[in-house]
Amino acid sequence: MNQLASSATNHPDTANGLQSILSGNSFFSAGIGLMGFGAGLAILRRGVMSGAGLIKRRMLVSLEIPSKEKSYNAFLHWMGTVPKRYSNQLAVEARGSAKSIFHPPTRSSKQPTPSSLFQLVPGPGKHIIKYKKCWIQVERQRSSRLQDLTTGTPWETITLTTLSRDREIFSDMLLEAQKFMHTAQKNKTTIYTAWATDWKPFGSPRSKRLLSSVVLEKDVKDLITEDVRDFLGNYQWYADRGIPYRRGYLLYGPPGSGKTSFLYALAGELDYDICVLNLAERGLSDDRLNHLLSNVPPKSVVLLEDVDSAFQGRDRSGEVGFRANVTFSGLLNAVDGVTSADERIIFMTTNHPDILDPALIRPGRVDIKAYLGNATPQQVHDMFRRFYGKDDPKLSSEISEVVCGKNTSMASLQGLFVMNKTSPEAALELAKELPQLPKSTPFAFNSQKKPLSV
Ligand SMILES: Nc1ncnc2c1ncn2[C@@H]1O[C@H](COP(=O)(O)OP(=O)(O)OP(=O)(O)O)[C@@H](O)[C@H]1O
Repeated sequence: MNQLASSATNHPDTANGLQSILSGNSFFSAGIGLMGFGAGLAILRRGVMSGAGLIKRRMLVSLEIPSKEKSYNAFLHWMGTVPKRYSNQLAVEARGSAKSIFHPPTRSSKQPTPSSLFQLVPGPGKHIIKYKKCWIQVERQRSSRLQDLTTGTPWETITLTTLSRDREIFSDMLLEAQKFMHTAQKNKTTIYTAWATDWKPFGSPRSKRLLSSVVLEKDVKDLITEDVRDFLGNYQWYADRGIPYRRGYLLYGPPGSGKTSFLYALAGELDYDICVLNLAERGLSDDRLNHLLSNVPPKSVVLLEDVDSAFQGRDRSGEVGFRANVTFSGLLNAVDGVTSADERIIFMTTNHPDILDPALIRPGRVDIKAYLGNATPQQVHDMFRRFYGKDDPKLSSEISEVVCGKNTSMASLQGLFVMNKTSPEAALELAKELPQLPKSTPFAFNSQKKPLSV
């Protein structure tokens, strides 16, 4: 460039000629003008952008809710109910999804209506809602790269943006979304299952089961229910005495005696949820087990189903029956060790109390052992009344004589009545065809072999 410039000045005629060409060239001067204009616009745009950014930072406030947050679903569905909402991206949630807790299908509808099968929630994109006189931009973003490895769904984030002066509105919204969720789950029991080291709802929350629908020997049901209530009402008593705030129960007995149903109904009665853990689950390790039992969702009881399936005595069962990497000492520590969390209720169930290691069911790990056996005459009468809505001492005694004589399970008795909904007489005839089962009795946890032992 310098070379070019110097050669021109050495020859004055050339310089003048270049100038006259350029100044007389309208295209060139227009080009220069446009360049200047463009530069000016660019500077102006940069100025506006940085000014807007400054205003945005000073005047607006944002709140991010990642989908891994427990409140994410609640907020998303609550937002779907905000009347003043302006969305043009909606998403459909099938009713069966974990998220459809907020609008359960209406049981009364014979033919499911579209709204009872699906619901519309704000889809990915920007939405504007007006809440308590404040305008809020809600942006739902779905990650295109990262996904939740346990469910395969992409991670999402909801970003709320409003004026700085209205920042308090966020806590009001979250509180209302929380209340909305609790109302939606009011008569529901959420079943959690373990996903990696976290508990996630399995399907949508289920209707509670009435405690009265599980027909047990009266003392068993009442004692356990009252014991759990007493435990839940005495946190301070435990704290004052430095006793770990934990309670363990073992429900044992033959298959189909109501162990799982009773716990499910009891959880509903107490307005608690259930965390189900299968100790024989593939890939379960001591660390995962310890983490899971130390991080139980609030107001939940832990159910270790078929606790005998993972161990037979201290040794692991055969390769076929045992795939987890949980060691026996890992289980003992997780249930009662120094790292295990306070404020926890564990129910264990088994059909084989005889093979359980005494260390696992000693007091402090299992405080009450309850036997739920096959049908007794009292249970047959109670179940008869529940199913047929009447008392018929003669007929229910005849059924009881057959059923109890065959050591029939309560599950089979239920099946008998379900198959003969309108005719107990037919149920009696069918009962005579039931197989003869071996007699089942309470395990000798205590010398008197009582159904309940501590
Ligand atoms: N005592 C009972 N009262 C009412 N229904 C019962 C009772 N016992 C069993 N049932 C019915 O039988 C079915 C199986 O019950 P449940 O799963 O609770 O038995 P379980 O003892 O947990 O069986 P398993 O030991 O095989 O797991 C359920 O449909 C339940 O409604």
